[in-house]
Amino acid sequence: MTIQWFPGHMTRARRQIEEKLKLIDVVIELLDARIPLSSRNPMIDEILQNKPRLVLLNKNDLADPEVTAQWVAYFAEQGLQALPVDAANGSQMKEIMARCRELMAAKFEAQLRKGIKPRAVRALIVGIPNVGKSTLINRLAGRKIAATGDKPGVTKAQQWIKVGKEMELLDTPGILWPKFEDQQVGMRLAVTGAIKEELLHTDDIALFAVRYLAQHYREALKERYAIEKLPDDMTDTNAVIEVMEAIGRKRGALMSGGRVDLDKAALVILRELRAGKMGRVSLERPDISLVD
Ligand SMILES: Nc1nc2c(ncn2[C@@H]2O[C@H](COP(=O)(O)OP(=O)(O)OP(=O)(O)O)[C@@H](O)[C@H]2O)c(=O)[nH]1
Repeated sequence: MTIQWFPGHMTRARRQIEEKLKLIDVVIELLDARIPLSSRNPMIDEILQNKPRLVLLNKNDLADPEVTAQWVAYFAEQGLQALPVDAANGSQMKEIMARCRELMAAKFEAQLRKGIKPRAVRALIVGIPNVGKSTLINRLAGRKIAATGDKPGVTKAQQWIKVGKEMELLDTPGILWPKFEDQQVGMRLAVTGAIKEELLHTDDIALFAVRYLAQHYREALKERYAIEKLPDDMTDTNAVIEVMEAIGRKRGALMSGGRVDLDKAALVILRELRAGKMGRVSLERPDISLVD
């Protein structure tokens, strides 16, 4: 699934999107609602220039609704409309179409005044790998167009897909690189599964996740693993490891001598978190994301 991004790839990805921008009216920027900044391309404003843009906070079914509301406000402050969606479930497709149309309303009205009948809004979806681009394209199209899952960057001739009467979508999304320049961002991307675990150590990723959960979703963590008391100070790595060991014991992640297999425990924790078993969890908050 994961593309190894090198400067050449980034330049090519950027050029491909810039070429597509010439064909379209509106960009749909797809972000992961659990980590809107970490799942964002660092050069996005520069790449998209001033194209009208709708931000979709995808996988909202897995994100904390309160935090997502804060993110919507955060983007609004920057003059961007952000809509929380669940592309896999597909219930908000009409809303997405309406928002794209709205972004073009002024232009279309001006055209109407000149007697030009507005045509369908042409849109392009962009986002980092695994954020749900293909899923969204298929949902908007109402049929299977793009291959979803672990095949990024498969190039083929692009085509317009009709989305209702008033919208057309490019069938190949723009794939952008994430922001992996700092370790916290890398960890968040790894926790959500946006980058491959092997790029970092699984136990480090789980350690990061458990520490975050203990800080922000304490009760959910205790309840999920029937932990009676969590250490107060989770900045101490040993304390986090003890919690991971307790979880490992609960889930039978043991080595032959009966000791906890931390790697296995780490995988269990990540799998359950990604599947939403810990409830709806956001791993980044607008108020603290830049310092935490
Ligand atoms: N829970 C949840 N999962 C989603 C949602 N949207 C997509 N997914 C899942 O996320 C994974 C990646 O989705 P894709 O549509 O393949 O993502 P992509 O951005 O096209 O990925 P690349 O092809 O790697 O660029 C799949 O397992 C989807 O089922 C959503 O709204 N909620």
